[in-house]
Amino acid sequence: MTAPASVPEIRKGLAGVVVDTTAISKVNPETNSLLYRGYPVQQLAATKRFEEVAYLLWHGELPDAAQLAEFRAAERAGRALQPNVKAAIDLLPTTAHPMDVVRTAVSVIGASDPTTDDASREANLAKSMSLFAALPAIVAYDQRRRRGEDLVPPRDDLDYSANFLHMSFGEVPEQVVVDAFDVSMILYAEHSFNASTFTARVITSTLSDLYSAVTGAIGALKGPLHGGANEAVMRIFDEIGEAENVVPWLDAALAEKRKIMGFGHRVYKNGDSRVPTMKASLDTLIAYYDRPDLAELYDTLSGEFVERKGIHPNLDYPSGPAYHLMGYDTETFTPLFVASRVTGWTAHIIEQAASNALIRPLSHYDGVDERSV
Ligand SMILES: CC(=O)SCCNC(=O)CCNC(=O)[C@H](O)C(C)(C)COP(=O)(O)OP(=O)(O)OC[C@H]1O[C@@H](n2cnc3c(N)ncnc32)[C@H](O)[C@@H]1OP(=O)(O)O
Ligand SMILES: O=C([O-])CC(=O)C(=O)O
Repeated sequence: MTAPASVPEIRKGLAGVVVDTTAISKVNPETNSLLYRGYPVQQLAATKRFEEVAYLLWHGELPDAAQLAEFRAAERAGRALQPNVKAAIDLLPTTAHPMDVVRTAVSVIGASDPTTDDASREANLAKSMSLFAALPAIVAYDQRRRRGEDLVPPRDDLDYSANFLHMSFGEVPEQVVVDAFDVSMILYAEHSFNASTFTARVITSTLSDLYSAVTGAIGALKGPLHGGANEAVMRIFDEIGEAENVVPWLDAALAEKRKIMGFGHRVYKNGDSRVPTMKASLDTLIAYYDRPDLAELYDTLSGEFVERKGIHPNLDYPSGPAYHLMGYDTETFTPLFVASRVTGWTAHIIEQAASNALIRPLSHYDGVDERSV
């Protein structure tokens, strides 16, 4: 008789496992802080625009005036929806989830780029810019075609967020809405080794290309335990209807052991560092659109859930209703997250490529013992 093999320590879901270093962002659950390249994200959201944050994530420093002007010009030059990408989107049924459409569009861009397999830093920065610039058109056009509306061409006189809203709705909303949108883009941009970023790093570690890594990351973000939660929050709000239904709805949901989307986090256990900033933007939108009923539903659900379970809201909880108020369809929320997070993903792809080791963990076999056929 052979002695049973000892079982090594297994960290399901890699919980608590440190797999590499990164200089891009620091998530600190003890101090409830999030730094992008050393800067607190709250300060960036209060004083910078999303283009400056994208530059910071890729280059490590904030841009000076000339660098920002050059960066903005490059972004504007890549805004138009390319005919082959539009044609590919038009082939997809409107029953497809918008995340599937965005994933396919990125894949088409990759397949059409003659430099796809050039993994130099310069080539990867150029590809990152082309995705950053193209994603607003992809996300906006897909929502419009579902509504039976035509493509809206970009406007060169507008910054990133104002142009994104213009391409989505055919008009530029009041500055208060543009600002809330820009804050959401900054807050969603980067969060260390989350599941989608780790996916991008795994794909990069095989020496695959940037577009493949981003395509895989989009697939990982789609799930409701990750980015898909902003959409799921709005579906929960629709299910509950109004604040007075929260208690019976929550009683039933908890009895059924349902996960309440928009709450909980693998790293933060005492609240997500980004929530107060996004909640402040949501509050300005609630005042602007005169929707105190939504504020009441938001506060009642979070108050009840935190009191009963001690589990706090994550960024998807305030951003879901914020995108709803801006006029986005619920299924478009996670593609908006993609348009922002592409900056963090590509920063990690470039970092991984510069200091690569194939990512290949081990597993402990617990299947049938060796036997003869
Ligand atoms: C931008 C982002 O991606 S932020 C995350 C967005 N995702 C969501 O909002 C989905 C809802 N939340 C969750 O599913 C989880 O909190 C996760 C996946 C985000 C983090 O999960 P983990 O760190 O793996 O914690 P885990 O899921 O093991 O939860 C620990 C306990 O809290 C419970 N719990 C955690 N979150 C929730 C929730 N939202 N609703 C109900 N119970 C929850 C779990 O059921 C578990 O209870 P148990 O110990 O009795 O089994
Ligand atoms: O860090 C995580 O696990 C999820 C998250 O909040 C993010 O990706 O923004």
